[in-house]
Amino acid sequence: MATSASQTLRTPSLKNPSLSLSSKPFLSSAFSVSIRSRQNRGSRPLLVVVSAGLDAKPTILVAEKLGDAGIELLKDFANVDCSYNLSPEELCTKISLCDALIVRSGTKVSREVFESSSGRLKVVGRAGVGIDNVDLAAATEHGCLVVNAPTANTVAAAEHGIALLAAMARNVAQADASVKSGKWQRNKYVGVSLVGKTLAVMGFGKVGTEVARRAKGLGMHVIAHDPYAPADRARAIGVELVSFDEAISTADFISLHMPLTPSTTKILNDENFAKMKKGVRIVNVARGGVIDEEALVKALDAGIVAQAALDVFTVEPPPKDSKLVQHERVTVTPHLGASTVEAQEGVAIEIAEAVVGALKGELAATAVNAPMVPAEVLTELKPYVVLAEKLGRLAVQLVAGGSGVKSIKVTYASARAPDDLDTRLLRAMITKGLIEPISSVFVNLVNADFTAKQRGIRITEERITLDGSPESPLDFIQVQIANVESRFASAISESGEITVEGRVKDGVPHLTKVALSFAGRSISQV
Ligand SMILES: NC(=O)c1ccc[n+]([C@@H]2O[C@H](COP(=O)([O-])OP(=O)(O)OC[C@H]3O[C@@H](n4cnc5c(N)ncnc54)[C@H](O)[C@@H]3O)[C@@H](O)[C@H]2O)c1
Ligand SMILES: O=C(O)[C@H](O)COP(=O)(O)O
Repeated sequence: MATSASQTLRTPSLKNPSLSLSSKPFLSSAFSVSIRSRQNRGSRPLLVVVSAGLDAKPTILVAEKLGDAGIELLKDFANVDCSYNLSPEELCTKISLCDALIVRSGTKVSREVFESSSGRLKVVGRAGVGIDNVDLAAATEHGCLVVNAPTANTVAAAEHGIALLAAMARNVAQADASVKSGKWQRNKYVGVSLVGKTLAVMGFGKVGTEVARRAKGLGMHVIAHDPYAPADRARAIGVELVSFDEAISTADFISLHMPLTPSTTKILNDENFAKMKKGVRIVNVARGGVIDEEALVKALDAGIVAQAALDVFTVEPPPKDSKLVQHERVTVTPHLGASTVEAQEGVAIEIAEAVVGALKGELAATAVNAPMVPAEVLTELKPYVVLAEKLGRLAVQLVAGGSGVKSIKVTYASARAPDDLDTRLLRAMITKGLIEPISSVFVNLVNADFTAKQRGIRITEERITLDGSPESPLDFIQVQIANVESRFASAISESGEITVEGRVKDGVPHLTKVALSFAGRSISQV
């Protein structure tokens, strides 16, 4: 083992970036930004910029209503076709004449859309956060960049959550319908007060934080559950981070703000409704899929849940005869969380800038995928890319709630000279593994550093240069999370360090070390 060098990751400059908008099929759905082959290594940057290659003005199809400011920005750069309410067939016909497409959540951008574009479609812009209506795998395979607008509707979603909370507590929707039908039922619609009640915010991210802040202003006692949120951010606004069970069992009101991921799907189910206080009230402006809707109907009928207010549904629009929608004690809105004039204007500008930038060949900080990695680079790095993501995922799964993940150290041991091995793809994959399981963000080579920085995660990288043959790019990769509590050290109150390490043998990634070290003592080591 020879030298060791350490450096702190800084977000790379996004000026004059080098994003290749290749129309070739992707080898990996995870990352798809072109990387120069090793022969070209000397001429940085590693990300290759190839302009969109558009000879004439590009054409952008806006398939759902977008704020005027965004349309004006688009028109400065491209021909803009605003065609709303297209049938799937009409969309497929039009798309072959378009370089970019902008949608909200109401348009399904299916595999057929990408296939029909015959390689002309280079960017899909989702004017909002969720991209569940875009077939990302198909986009990636067709070399189409997908960008979204993750921040401009945060406040709107939080305000809608608060609107539903208050409307539910005071039966506003039911009473309105009653008066309009000619009745005057003052005793029937006696509500409950918010002041002094406990609100559990489930998911303390962008929207959850804003809801908590507003609920405090209404005099509520606010607790939150988010295994990955930093405790100091919660403390700063007077919110206590608690366990899932404590949150749902002590709350008078529960407001959902976590992303829909495999681990949050139907997280409110029969088992968890049974743990709640009788008479609890639930608000959901996140995603319909986080609630088992059948279980919610049962909990409403059993009186466990007194009321629910829902903006989102597992299937949208929900069936007309949905028992949940028709339930007397349920207030519903048609996915209006982002629908304010201000948010739509902000989203329109955010998405227009991202789409125009991408068409110009600039790196998009809100990209959710990116074009292909050349075969020769990917072939060599492929098992390490898989290893890197798995190490990130494992490390974050070992973290207990409370203190949050802030400081990551990545060590690469290699016999290659530091200049001979660009670790950005690996670092991005570790970041992807760390962040994706705990958020609604899609992390890729383009946005990994940006996303880590935005979440207050500091990543330092260290290179250990080994003696020996530089044939293989790496000997091992080690990921260390400092100052965290581990799920497996519940008897220990101090925070400590979690270390995971892996190697690639015969092209297959292997986990070679898991170590938990607290207050200088090693708690467990594999
Ligand atoms: N109704 C609407 O119109 C509307 C508008 C905007 C956002 N949304 C939805 O709201 C949700 C939150 O959006 P955001 O922008 O705040 O996202 P975000 O990524 O900023 O926050 C999500 C938070 O959830 C946390 N989390 C992850 N897994 C969790 C778990 N198992 N338990 C508790 N917390 C967990 C993450 O740590 C993160 O802090 C998303 O589902 C988004 O799609 C809906
Ligand atoms: O994901 C989002 O941003 C929200 O759910 C809002 O979606 P919309 O802009 O399609 O209403």
